[in-house]
Amino acid sequence: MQKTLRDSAALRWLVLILISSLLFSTYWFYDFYGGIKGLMEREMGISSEEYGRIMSSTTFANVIGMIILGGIILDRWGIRLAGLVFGGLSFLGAIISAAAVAGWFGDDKSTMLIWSITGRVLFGIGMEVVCVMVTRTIVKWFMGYEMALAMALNIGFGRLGTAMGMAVAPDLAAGGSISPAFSFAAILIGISLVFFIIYIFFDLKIDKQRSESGIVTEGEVDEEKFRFADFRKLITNRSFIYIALLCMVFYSAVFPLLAYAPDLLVNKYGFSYEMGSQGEFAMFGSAVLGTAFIFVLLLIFGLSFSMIPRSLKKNGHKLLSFMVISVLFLGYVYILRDVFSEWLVNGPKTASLIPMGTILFTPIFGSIVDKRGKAATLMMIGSALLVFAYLSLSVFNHVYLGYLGLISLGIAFSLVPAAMWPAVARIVAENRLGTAYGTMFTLQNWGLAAFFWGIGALLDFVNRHRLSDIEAETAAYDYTIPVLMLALLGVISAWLAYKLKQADKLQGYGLENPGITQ
Ligand SMILES: N[C@@H](Cc1c[nH]cn1)C(=O)NCC(=O)O
Repeated sequence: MQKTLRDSAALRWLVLILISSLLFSTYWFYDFYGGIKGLMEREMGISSEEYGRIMSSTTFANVIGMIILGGIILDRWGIRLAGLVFGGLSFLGAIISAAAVAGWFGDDKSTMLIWSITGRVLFGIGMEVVCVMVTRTIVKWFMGYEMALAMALNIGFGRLGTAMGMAVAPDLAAGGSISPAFSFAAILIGISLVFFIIYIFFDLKIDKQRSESGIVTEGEVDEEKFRFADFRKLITNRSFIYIALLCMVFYSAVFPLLAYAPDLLVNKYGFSYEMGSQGEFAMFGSAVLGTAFIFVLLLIFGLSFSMIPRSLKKNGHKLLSFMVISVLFLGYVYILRDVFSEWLVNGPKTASLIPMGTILFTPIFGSIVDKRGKAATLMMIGSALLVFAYLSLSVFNHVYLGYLGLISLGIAFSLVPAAMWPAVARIVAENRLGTAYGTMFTLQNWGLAAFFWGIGALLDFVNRHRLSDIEAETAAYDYTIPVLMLALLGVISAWLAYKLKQADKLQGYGLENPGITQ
């Protein structure tokens, strides 16, 4: 068979970087608000409920089926046109939001609020369809190659965007205005659209090669098109119902919390929005140097280990590797203790470590699911960890329990997606995956709409007697009840994961068996 562009590994990975940049920038825009919630409230004069309304508005068009409609349009128009239109829509939404907070439409509170919401609604439609489009593009280039790894790395780009957005936004707004943080995030989407335009040339070329060699092109793959009969079949499948509900409830407990986590740390534990005296640039430099140093040490360790004769390393090598990596990690923490000590009292920077950690742990858990199975059980464990995380962050008041809660949240946020997304591929036939993901993202947006807004509204309600003191910065928000409400979502998630396990036993998809992504 004639070779095409996708047969070159270098080109495949280049394509992944080009299209994943859209995920990086859109996740950045989706989540950077969390890092400047307090600043937004002060500058725009909005309440927590109004902040929640802005965040929730990202989902407004999606709750009434925009993602499914976007998926149908993607089927009809193909990756190139749909990518440009929906990527362009997310860019337009981001520009409108940036213009709104810069006061272009007017600097009174209600004008800023209305235009911020309008921007987020448009951004939200574009972003979710872009996610479906990027997944479809990965399948096009990586099917039969490193598809699971490519998907994990792709999500990793998104999480990096979330982490950096949350961590860097307060620095961008450090001059006393939130506007630069918005403009920067919008420009990032513009840059990633340029990368997407570069990708279009590869897409045109591969389609030409495929049609010349008799392979059907994307627009001709009729079985991949959305059909209502498939949709009906999907929503009457018990295992799919449980996993889709789990997706809605689990993500409702996680994504909205990210939008409030920095503020929670600032209000509950007295963390700060500003960096300490050491200077951010110096700290960033030492973090980068320290990371490079640890990579060099790992490389030296790897090289010297490969020189040890086989017979010697046969038995003890796992233990030895574990010990060496642990020592290196502790050394890293020791070297960077100043950086950590400054970061771990800064709300946005500490909260950003949650998505940052998932970049490493999601692929690790993914490969455990591949090798050992137990996907439904791992989803139950991940959901139970959520309950622990939110109890630690609500009813207890010790900062170390708070850190432990954040770590548990990070593990849950890695464990459940790593087990959930490949499990969908087990339950649903490959050519119906687009419909399945579109349906799950729509349900997910229902939950997000309720909880992005609900946390803010509840926060204002339970703190209603001291809102003026909070505004005057003489009192702090009490987050106990809103976070406890999320712990309840963790309990429901664990129950849904258990029901999924039972349904799978009946229907025989083998979610508990290894090789789930094959
Ligand atoms: N709906 C998508 C994209 C997204 C990210 N934040 C809000 N929506 C999704 O949930 N992707 C899976 C993931 O784990 O990021």
